[in-house]
Amino acid sequence: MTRTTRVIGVDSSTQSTKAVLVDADDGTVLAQRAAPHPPGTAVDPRRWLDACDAVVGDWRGEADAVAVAGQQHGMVALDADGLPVHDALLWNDTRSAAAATQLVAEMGGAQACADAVGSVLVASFTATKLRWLRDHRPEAAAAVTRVLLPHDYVSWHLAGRHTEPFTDRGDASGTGYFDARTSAWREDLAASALGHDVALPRIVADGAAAYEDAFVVAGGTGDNMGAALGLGLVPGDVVVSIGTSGVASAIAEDPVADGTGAVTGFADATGRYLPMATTMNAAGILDLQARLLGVDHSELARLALAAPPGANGVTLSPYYGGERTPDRPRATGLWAGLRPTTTREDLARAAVEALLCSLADAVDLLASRVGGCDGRLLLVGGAARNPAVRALAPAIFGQSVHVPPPAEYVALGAARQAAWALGGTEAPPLWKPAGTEVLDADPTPFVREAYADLRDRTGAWTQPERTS
Ligand SMILES: Nc1ncnc2c1ncn2[C@@H]1O[C@H](COP(=O)(O)OP(=O)(O)O)[C@@H](O)[C@H]1O
Ligand SMILES: O=C(CO)[C@@H](O)[C@H](O)COP(=O)(O)O
Repeated sequence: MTRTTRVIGVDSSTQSTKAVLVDADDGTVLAQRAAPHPPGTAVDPRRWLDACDAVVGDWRGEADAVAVAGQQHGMVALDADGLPVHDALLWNDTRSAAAATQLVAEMGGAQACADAVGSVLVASFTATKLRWLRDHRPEAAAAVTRVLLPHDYVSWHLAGRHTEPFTDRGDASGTGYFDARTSAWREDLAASALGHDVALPRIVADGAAAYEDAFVVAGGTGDNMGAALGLGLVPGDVVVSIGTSGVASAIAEDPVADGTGAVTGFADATGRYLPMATTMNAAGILDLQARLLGVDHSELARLALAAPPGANGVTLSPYYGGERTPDRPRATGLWAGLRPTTTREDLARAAVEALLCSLADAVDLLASRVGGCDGRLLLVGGAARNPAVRALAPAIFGQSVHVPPPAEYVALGAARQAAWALGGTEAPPLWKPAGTEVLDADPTPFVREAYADLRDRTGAWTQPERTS
């Protein structure tokens, strides 16, 4: 008996690699696996290959194609032998904040930068990490012959390195040296960031195979572009993802070049655009809160739901690891409103409210720059599993929230791209999008007002002086 056609989708994200084995005909997930990544914001990228091998393993013999969606922006700098010259610096590593300011100035200012590469550079962008390497690790910088993104590096490994490294328009649009409107590298900008010419991966057309023997390797994409494919996102929808990063994103037909830097004008994996507002502190806010209170996530939720809206006046500015929305790369977390009567319940509540308020800010920024964000608001990502997050989300966003069943949507989107490359069709296969549970609650605008008050009062204090 012949087996059904199967594809593998890999999500190589910040904290772990997750993979799904999927029926290519209808998108049914047949099996799912995960392997952790090392912690930290600078990581030996070879550990991602180990994690990928651990999850893909024997599935390779059972499937016909694979695609990888990876955490965006990370710098994988390789020497002439294809070995890393330095740990990969991840999207949430803020050491290159001064380099970002420098590069934006060299490009003629914020609007000129957004016009050239779709976004105003902040420390997350690959170009700024190359500049940091040039200035702080000159010997390593001199040895770099090629720079890849995390998904490119893992995909190249899955192709056995039998082909030139490759990437796609979606992930390339987060480097700071790619013009998504023309789908062309700006090699000049990469060279100017690093201090010398550097090889960049070839761009694989959306839905095309990047390498093919008995097994097809698709071009892959960034994790947020993968989520859009996995969710079957349509124009009008806004997705809020609560993983290591917090992301509000939407499909757009036209490019966005926001000179304020609030919204990044990325490309998607289907020839369109995926403008996005991103926070650096998301699920980690709750991870830290659970650790500080000595509880697990379900007890954290129980505590949070036992306190009233507004947490009896306790507010948190949750920019623990520096922040990008708002742009405060050296910020730390700040608590306000603590009283002798403050309880563990209040602290848990304030953490969940701060997480959701930071994401509501991101949604507002996105909607103010991208027209037509009037469809569903979808909630996904690891921390969307938390009962308190789900209960409070509609109250803080002030609208209905659509929650698809917990699933690895980034990996599923990668699998959909793999099936697309395998089928050779013009558009991705039409897999039935997941149904959603619709959550409603009475709005609590005063919670956002208290959050905004703390955010705005502390901006000048936490904002570092910038050197240009
Ligand atoms: N029930 C839960 N409540 C709160 N946080 C959760 C829960 N389940 C998972 N998480 C958090 O979600 C995060 C992982 O989410 P994920 O979307 O896989 O992240 P990433 O893709 O960035 O690696 C971790 O920080 C984890 O602790
Ligand atoms: O930097 C961004 C988007 O610009 C992040 O969204 C990264 O792509 C990491 O994603 P997760 O690991 O949090 O999914």
